[in-house]
Amino acid sequence: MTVTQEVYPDAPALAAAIAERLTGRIALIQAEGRRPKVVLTGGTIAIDAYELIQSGLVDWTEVDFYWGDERFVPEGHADRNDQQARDAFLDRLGVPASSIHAMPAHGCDVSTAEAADQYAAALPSEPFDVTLLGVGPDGHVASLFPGFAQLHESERRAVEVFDSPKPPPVRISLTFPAINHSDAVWFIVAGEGKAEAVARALGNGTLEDTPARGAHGISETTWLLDESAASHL
Ligand SMILES: O=C1O[C@H](COP(=O)(O)O)[C@@H](O)[C@H](O)[C@H]1O
Repeated sequence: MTVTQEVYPDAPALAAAIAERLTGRIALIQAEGRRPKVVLTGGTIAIDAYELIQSGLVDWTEVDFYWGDERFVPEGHADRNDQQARDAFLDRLGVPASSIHAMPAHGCDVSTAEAADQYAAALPSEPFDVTLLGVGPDGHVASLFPGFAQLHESERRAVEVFDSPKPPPVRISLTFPAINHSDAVWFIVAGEGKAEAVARALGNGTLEDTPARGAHGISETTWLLDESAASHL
């Protein structure tokens, strides 16, 4: 497994690079005759990148989209990662509902834990092609936060999260067994506020203080950074 870093001058340049890289990877997979499976993240740089994605080389209607985590609020709520992705590119590119594998929402008729289990049961058995992961200033990825027990989950592929230090407090997250069942994991990180977390993730942090250390792809782990996020490396 290789771990690589790419550093771009600023957040707009990084967002453009993410959009181009994701489009290119999906085009390659489709050219091989396969249907790509992509795990989306929430977060600022992700939404900036999604807004730059254009149709063109890729048939976006033939891509399956999943999420690494979700805020457990009602369907259509502005805080939901799936709603933000729909608004940024999925609706614009005509991705059909059957390709959008959103996590359950608050208001579904099961508990948060059962909702997490339902999502896990619907995940594909083959590896994801690309998993995008934003990184919080505290080093969290998906909704796996420093010091939380979910960091050590080894059986369940999706879990409920309560008392998230970042609002909203109730979430569902993929676990490392699910995230790491990805051919490629791409961390996408912008801003000085993330620089310490990036340095710990790539340096001498621990899983407990920097959850990003627990994620890696089967054949590729890539850190896509802007200069500010890379400034403490
Ligand atoms: O709450 C979340 O935060 C992280 C990072 O977000 P950012 O705005 O600091 O970039 C994101 O990766 C995660 O998916 C999301 O639920």
